[in-house]
Amino acid sequence: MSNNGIQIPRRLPLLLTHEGVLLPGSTVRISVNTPRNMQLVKSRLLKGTSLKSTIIGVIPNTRDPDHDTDDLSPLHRYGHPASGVLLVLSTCLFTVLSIGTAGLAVQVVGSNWPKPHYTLLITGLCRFRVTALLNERPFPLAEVEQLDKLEQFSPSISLEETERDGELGALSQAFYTAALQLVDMLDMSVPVVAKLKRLLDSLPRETLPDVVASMIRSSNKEKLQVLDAVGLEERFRRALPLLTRQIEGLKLLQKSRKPRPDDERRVTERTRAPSGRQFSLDDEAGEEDGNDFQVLERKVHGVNMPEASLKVCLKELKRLKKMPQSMPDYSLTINYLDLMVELPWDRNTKDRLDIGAARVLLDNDHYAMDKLKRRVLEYLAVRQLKNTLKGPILCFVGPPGVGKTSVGRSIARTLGREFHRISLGGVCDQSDIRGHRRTYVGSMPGRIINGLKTVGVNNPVFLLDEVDKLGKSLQGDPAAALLEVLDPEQNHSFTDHYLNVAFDLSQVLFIATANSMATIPPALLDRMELLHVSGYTQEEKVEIAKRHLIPNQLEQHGLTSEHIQIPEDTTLDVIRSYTREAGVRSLERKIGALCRAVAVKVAEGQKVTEPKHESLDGSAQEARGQNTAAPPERPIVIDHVALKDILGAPPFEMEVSERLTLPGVALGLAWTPMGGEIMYVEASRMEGEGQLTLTGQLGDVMKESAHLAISWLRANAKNYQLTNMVGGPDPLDGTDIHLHFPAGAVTKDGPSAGVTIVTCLASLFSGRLVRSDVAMTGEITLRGLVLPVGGIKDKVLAAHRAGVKRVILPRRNEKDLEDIPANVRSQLDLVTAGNLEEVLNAAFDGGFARAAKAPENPRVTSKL
Ligand SMILES: Nc1ncnc2c1ncn2[C@@H]1O[C@H](COP(=O)(O)OP(=O)(O)OP(=O)(O)O)[C@@H](O)[C@H]1O
Repeated sequence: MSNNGIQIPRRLPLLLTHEGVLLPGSTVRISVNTPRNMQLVKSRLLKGTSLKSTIIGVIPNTRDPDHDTDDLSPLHRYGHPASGVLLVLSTCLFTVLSIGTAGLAVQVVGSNWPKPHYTLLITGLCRFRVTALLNERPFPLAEVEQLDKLEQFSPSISLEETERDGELGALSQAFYTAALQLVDMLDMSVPVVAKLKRLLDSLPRETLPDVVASMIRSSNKEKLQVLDAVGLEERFRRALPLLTRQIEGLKLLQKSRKPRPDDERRVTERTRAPSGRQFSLDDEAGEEDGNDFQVLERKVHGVNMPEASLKVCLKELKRLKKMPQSMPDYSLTINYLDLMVELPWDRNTKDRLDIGAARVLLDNDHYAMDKLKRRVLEYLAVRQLKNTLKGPILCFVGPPGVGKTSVGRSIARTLGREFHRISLGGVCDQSDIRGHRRTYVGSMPGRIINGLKTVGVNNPVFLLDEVDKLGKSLQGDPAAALLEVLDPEQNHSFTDHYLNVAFDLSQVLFIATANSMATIPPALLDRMELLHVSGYTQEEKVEIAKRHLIPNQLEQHGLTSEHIQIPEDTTLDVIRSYTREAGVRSLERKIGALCRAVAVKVAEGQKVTEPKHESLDGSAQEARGQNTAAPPERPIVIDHVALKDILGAPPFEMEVSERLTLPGVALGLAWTPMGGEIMYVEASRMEGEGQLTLTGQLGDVMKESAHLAISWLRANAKNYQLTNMVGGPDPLDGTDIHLHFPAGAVTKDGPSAGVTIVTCLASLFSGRLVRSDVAMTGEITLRGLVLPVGGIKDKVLAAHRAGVKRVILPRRNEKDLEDIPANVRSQLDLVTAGNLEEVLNAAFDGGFARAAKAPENPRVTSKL
């Protein structure tokens, strides 16, 4: 490379860098982050348009005085003239002549994240000496003298000079020969080596010391010595030993290693790095990050990953080797490789497949849930017989707090596998599942890969919690990403965007949970086997509390049964009056509240009795004085009074019958993702023009049910002797009707309130009271038929919880009654109805319709 024709400006802005030494003829990447250097880049390189404005002076190994409070670097102590610049800048006196390299900024790359930062690519042109410092701020500006004279670089002159000066000629010849020898030892197929060989042939010999010293392994101090050598002879003298040492080192390396085909290439590739990091030809000890590389490299080779992944890792390792540390990509690549070596490509746990033990474990962990446990055992049994079972993915659907998540955990324990829960509620970005591409800032792998990294084995149990609450957004549909994860035919080559190589998920056991299947995307639903878990009966809840919740809570609060006792009827009281839920979560919380209250008492008692080491006897009480609390008698039994003291007044005491004291009120049953619920329907009428007003946040289907109900009643008004307010035959004549569904803030929809609306309106128009202990559900048709509805078990359990005695259900739902626990069935009068007449007969005391005149058994079916 010749700078023939380029005369550097007399005034040069100075870039002070400690990132390496720029020698004429070499190219270095320098990161810019000190204030002075930033200023220089902004006002000279980014604004200037002429070629001259891109020439700057690079003074090596000098730190920004603003930030430099350390001792001078060793180089300064060795007395390198560059120290003069430091002195100059801090004292504003210019006394020392410093040598630097004038360089051409060929590229400026900037980023603002995480903080403003530039990287310069600078090609060294020639040496200069600072003759006067003109400015210190905003960046140093100096008057300079060009040292490498232009004519010195002309090949013809250099030839003459070589001939003239025998010693210089000999030196340059020796240097040239050594450089050739070095190139011969390297792999010519590597582009940088080929380029070096070309340069050796084409460059004037005078430039060789600089060019070669910048490419071979040499410390900054050695490079500075070459830079300081203004005289050509001196420069050859200083550079030659470096070159010889390099050759010797390479020889030694080749001898000491088993010859491997990629050896030379690997070694050589480091020479390619034209950056501030100055990689060397010798890759043995001594380099700052050498160890990191080697550790990472060893790890990559040590992990038994598929060939494709290994290839990617090796490629990334290569990239890393030639990357300057200051590049943002550097740490990203390190993170990526770290993840790759940490992933459990071949680590797994051995399955414990013992159905007997599994049954015991599942029974011990969970009370009831027989259907679910049976299916899980079947699943495990098949797995025992055929280890490579593909699918199905089990999905537990049911109200909150019924133990779906904890069954998942039990399955993992039964199998002896690791357990990992991935909560999908509210996830609306598909990169949450699949990760971000590495090109994005802040990219990371998705939850599946992260989960695998966390558990450290490739066959864990993954619980995909709340699949029904997946969202959708502009960032894509996470459900679509899950399709691939859950499909046994595809998931052996699941590709996370961040990883960008396939990972085999076929050994992972996926279990999903959901509160409602209505909102699970259909394609996802298709891949899963649904197992419904409905709410518990009161008796089951009492058992669960006794066997699991109370012991768990006692343990969590540091109590034992010596401290507290919660009798069964108290538990029942809590269930009836303090909770209204399908699951047992708030029951667990209430028991927790009881435990906390007792813990306070126990702790108080302990504190007082501690000094005397006596607990409950009378003498201790005397010794405590008057202000201290009396120690609790143990165990503290939580009776009804204590319960009220601790939990306050029961929130659910209102009896159903209290609400049904006026005509025009009926009790319906609704299904929500939280389980079954009772639902009141209220109606009133007033003078008007036959308008129907509906309130209570109703959906379209429910509004239509209301219209159906009114039409049917109007059509049958004569049969049932329904009248308007003044006794006319059309109930709507001169009358406005208002139907309201309390809990007005909750949106309601669905056809199953049809029968309830009819009953409520029949009560309003007839002026008769609906039985106070009856609840109902069923869809209606215009002709008065009652159609089946869903969620029967949950609805019946809700009615039972609310103290209802009779439940009216569609006849075609009879088959669902089998699911209802026997004790609930025996306590309820379950009436099935095929048409509305049967419903009304069952809902009113003494029957409805013509039966008002001649009372019949309400359950006798109509002849209609
Ligand atoms: N049959 C049961 N036997 C013993 N404990 C139970 C049973 N059912 C629920 N539990 C307990 O109830 C608590 C709540 O259960 P869990 O968190 O598994 O509910 P969930 O159905 O997953 O709810 P969500 O849908 O809100 O996630 C847990 O502490 C669990 O141990």
